[in-house]
Amino acid sequence: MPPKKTSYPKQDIKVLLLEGISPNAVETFRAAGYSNVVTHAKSLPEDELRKAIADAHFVGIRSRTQLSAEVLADAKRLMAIGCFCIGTNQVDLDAAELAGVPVFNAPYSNTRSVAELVLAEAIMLLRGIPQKSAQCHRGGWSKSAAGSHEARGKTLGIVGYGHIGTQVGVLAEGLGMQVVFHDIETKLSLGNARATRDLDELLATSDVVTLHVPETAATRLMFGAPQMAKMKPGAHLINASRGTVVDIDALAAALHSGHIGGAAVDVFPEEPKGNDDPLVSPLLGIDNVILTPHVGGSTLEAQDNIGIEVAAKLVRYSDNGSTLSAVNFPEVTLPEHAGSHRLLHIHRNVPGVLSRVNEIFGQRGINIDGQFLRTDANVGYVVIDVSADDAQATELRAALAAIPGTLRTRVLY
Ligand SMILES: NC(=O)C1=CN([C@@H]2O[C@H](COP(=O)(O)OP(=O)(O)OC[C@H]3O[C@@H](n4cnc5c(N)ncnc54)[C@H](O)[C@@H]3O)[C@@H](O)[C@H]2O)C=CC1
Ligand SMILES: O=C(O)CCC(=O)C(=O)O
Repeated sequence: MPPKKTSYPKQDIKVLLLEGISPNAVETFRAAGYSNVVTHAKSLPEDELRKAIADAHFVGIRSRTQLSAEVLADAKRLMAIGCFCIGTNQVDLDAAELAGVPVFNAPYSNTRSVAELVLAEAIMLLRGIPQKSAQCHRGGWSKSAAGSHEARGKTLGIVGYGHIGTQVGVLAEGLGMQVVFHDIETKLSLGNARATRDLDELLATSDVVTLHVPETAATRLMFGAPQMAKMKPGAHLINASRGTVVDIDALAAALHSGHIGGAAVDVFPEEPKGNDDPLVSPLLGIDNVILTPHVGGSTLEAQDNIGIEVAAKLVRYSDNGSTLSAVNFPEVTLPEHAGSHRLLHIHRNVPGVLSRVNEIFGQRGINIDGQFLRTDANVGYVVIDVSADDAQATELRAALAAIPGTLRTRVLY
């Protein structure tokens, strides 16, 4: 099939992919006709990011690149953002929405990878392997069963029972662990997992506590000295969620005091920008801590799938206008359009805009073949299919762009 005609030549649409996003993403763009794909293995320092994003139509990032309102203000041509990961906290989602820019992510593709790592870490911590390994590295030998336990029969407490938390629970039950969980939402228990009355009950009963909440205002520093004090003496803590969720100084203190028996930490309040930068953390050098460089979701399987998943969402938005599964934007699922032109109009959600949109077609006697509208508190997204010729479509777009409150317009084909 010949590539679909878009209003803007596909080869001129610049796709900027940062942070070593899988080559599968590049393949997906190229297969869809988007040949202008620029890749970087790392995140860019802010000044370079601002330059690189200035003429980009699509940008793909992972967890390191901060797309703040200020950075987005420089990205005048940006049509959509792809987070090639789950977390979207690194993007100012409201600023993106008010610039008419939907943000897409990959909500599932790396969840199994995180769950497997967490289960492995729970076993390692219960056996005291991190400190035994550290001693061996120093030429020591402490062959002893003291403080070393089977996972079977122990209690795993999961805070945040979502896509990752539930999989951790299922895997842990396979090992014979008891699973309890705490979530702010009512959740269906999988297997024999049991919701605790509250976080305190989970902390008081768990041998290993693992955190799987998103970064939000409510989860920021939700795990501090008071929560650690409520954990069973010698219990272990795993954090593969976000570095801001745990008070890292309080964790270091609880490890030094011995109240927490061991920890596995994959995410940090301040993470190095790239592989050449050093990790700075109060946890460095503590033997009973497993430190990993934010690799919970970094398996080839996960990254390959994420590359395809997010690139396909960006291509679909570019080709067809669909915003299904966007995290910050009214979601519109659109049929393929066989007629002549599809016009997109993104506007502030204020009264009267839709009637102004429709007036434009009525005044010109142009029949609307199909219209799709979704709004949220900030923004309205209306897609209009019309049988018009190229000149009419160009004129219609200009008329739509002149409506007060318009954030962005496009003609697809
Ligand atoms: N280390 C890594 O490489 C990775 C880290 N992540 C992090 O893991 C997080 C969780 O991922 P998913 O399980 O896929 O997300 P999810 O959205 O499926 O689940 C999160 C759960 O946390 C619950 N929750 C939210 N606030 C809470 C609170 N204050 N107390 C208790 N529960 C709360 C939610 O109701 C939801 O059930 C992501 O947001 C991301 O930040 C995700 C993938 C890879
Ligand atoms: O792999 C990454 O870059 C980030 C993984 C992560 O934290 C996420 O998916 O939210």
